[in-house]
Amino acid sequence: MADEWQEAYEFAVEVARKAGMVKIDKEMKVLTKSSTVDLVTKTDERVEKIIIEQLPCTESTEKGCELTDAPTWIIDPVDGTTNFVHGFPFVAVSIAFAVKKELEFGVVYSCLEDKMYRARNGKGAFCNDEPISVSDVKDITKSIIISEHGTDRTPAKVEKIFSTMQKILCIPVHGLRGSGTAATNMCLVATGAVEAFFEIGIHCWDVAAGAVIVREAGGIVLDVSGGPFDLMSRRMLSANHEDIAKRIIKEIEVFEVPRDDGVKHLQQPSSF
Ligand SMILES: Nc1ncnc2c1ncn2[C@@H]1O[C@H](CO)[C@@H](O)[C@H]1OP(=O)(O)O
Ligand SMILES: [Mg+2]
Repeated sequence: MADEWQEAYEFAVEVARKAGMVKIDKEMKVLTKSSTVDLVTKTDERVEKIIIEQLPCTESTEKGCELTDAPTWIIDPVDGTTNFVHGFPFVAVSIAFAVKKELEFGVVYSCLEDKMYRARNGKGAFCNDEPISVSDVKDITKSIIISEHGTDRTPAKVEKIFSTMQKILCIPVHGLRGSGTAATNMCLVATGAVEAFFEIGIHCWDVAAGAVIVREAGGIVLDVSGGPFDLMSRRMLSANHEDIAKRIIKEIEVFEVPRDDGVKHLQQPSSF
């Protein structure tokens, strides 16, 4: 078949745009997920319902995140829920599609900026229909790096996160940033606004679409150890260039998080 998934790709763009319209919820009710700082709103649930109803599926599973060979939608209806609750203006809809466990395309709609990012394997990455590409900076001292604080407030983990950030800041780099949405952070790598984004604790739905967008924009997506990216591992480093990635990896203090697929102990290979 010539272009088997093109229609699904175009459809995902339309669904993301439609879902992004549901951004002001007058009766916004804030609920919590894993802890008091891990937020979810009625809007998350409503947008999820809109997306699932429109996509040509199938079935939605509550069983967790096992990735099979079947064509699979990987959706985050509101990425940046904490931002959304506080009115901090970065909120995205993230829709990815995988076939045989390989990501085929990704769509990230940064709704408050009205920026539609999309990419399909081998077909380039775009923002509002303009081609995008990563930065050509290879010198870390001329870079901006993104990381996030996550939702775990265990002091030992927070210490590692801040220690990593301190070491990277003092390399030195031009700046450290964070938009509060992993999907948008990856698009910032893809457009060349920053050189890299890494985080431990993200979920597969936060980064699946962004991974295709970064790769198609000429960047790389890796495990935080430098090994191959594993969508279910909850660890991700995206960068414009291997030199930047290698330098950051030297400083990352890794901590354990349970995988999205519940698999217990998978060795994280390092290639750098
Ligand atoms: N437990 C976790 N630790 C770190 N980041 C998480 C996380 N759970 C979700 N994230 C995502 O990481 C970014 C901020 O750290 C957001 O994209 C957030 O997605 P969310 O807004 O959909 O929850
Ligand atoms: Mg998310």
